[in-house]
Amino acid sequence: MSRLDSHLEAALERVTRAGQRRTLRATTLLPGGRIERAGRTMLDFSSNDYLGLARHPLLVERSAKWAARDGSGSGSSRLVTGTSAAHLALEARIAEFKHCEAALIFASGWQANAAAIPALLAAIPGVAIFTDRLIHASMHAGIAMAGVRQHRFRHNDLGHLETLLAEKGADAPARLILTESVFSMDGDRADMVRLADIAERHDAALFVDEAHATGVLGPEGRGLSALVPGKVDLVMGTFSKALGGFGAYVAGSRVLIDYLTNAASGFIFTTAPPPAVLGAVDAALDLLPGMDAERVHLAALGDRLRAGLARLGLDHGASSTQIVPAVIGPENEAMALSARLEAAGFLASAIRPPTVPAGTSRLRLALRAGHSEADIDALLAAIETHR
Ligand SMILES: Cc1ncc(COP(=O)(O)O)c(C=O)c1O
Repeated sequence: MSRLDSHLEAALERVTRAGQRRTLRATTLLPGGRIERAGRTMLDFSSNDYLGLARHPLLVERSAKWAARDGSGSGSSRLVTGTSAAHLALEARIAEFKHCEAALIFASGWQANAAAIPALLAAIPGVAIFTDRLIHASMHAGIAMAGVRQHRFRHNDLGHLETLLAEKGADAPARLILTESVFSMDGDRADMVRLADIAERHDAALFVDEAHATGVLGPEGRGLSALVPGKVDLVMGTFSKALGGFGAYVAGSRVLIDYLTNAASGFIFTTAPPPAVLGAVDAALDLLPGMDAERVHLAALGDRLRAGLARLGLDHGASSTQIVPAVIGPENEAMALSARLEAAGFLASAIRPPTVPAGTSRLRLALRAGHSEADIDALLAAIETHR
């Protein structure tokens, strides 16, 4: 027993008493919108492999090929010896994909936000920051590291953002707005055109997390920032969701990327992503432009699921993407429904506080291109039976 254990057991006991104790369960992603857990194949409505790329032969093959060619590890951090020609080539590809001057690869989306945000804030003393109430935990981590107070606007309420910019931002030396283009737990979108206009009128910089839009939305899957070319100052996105791999990017101006290379702790003091990871991303970038059929299919599945949930009298909020919440309300009811669905062969994870606001516990239903219309109908029938 370690000297820490008695403290940790007490802390865990508090988590257990709050009904929030979690455990890890071995699960394998399968093609065709399926997943395997405890020897059972189930329909998967919980993972973020939206385009089915995590099991795509081209990604698996290139990942293996680059590992065989360049090794399993990168040897060091990027600024020491860890930068390979493949890193630089991939960053150039990502910059082109996002129509930005430059891009930088990070080890994960969490790390990109937690590293880029405090670096940015350190460069602009006194900057006033404005955040959507529902931004991801990794952005909060970055802001907390910087110790900067945030002005939070009501979710997707851009009128409220404008009011706050006028009230709290006018006298600041600079303003920065942070939001997501697709919200991870609600599947709704930020109005990028209006956001860009507000940023311009208030002389505010714009930071947009495209974790759930990259690959799925916008022309050729370039994300929703592609709808306002040149208007987003920093675009962040992940390779871990629709791109079927691992890691993340930040894209923007050449100066931004040079600055982050020199100032972002979570970039500087960590080992460079290894060849296998880079190979998978490279293959995904080859495939994305040709995946309009999958994107259209996902959109149609989303419409079908939302219409079905509405028929069942379940609120799906403002979802308009491949992420569809079925809001249940009380935490225990959402948990119990999720468990009954799992027993019936449907993996539909319940999301509860603190991840979502109290009283809005939900099934977060994530669609995959491998799902068929019949899969959606089967899920809806199961929800109707088991709720
Ligand atoms: C909006 C958002 N940003 C960032 C992340 C973190 O990305 P990653 O899973 O690559 O660390 C996530 C994933 O959970 C997310 O939903």
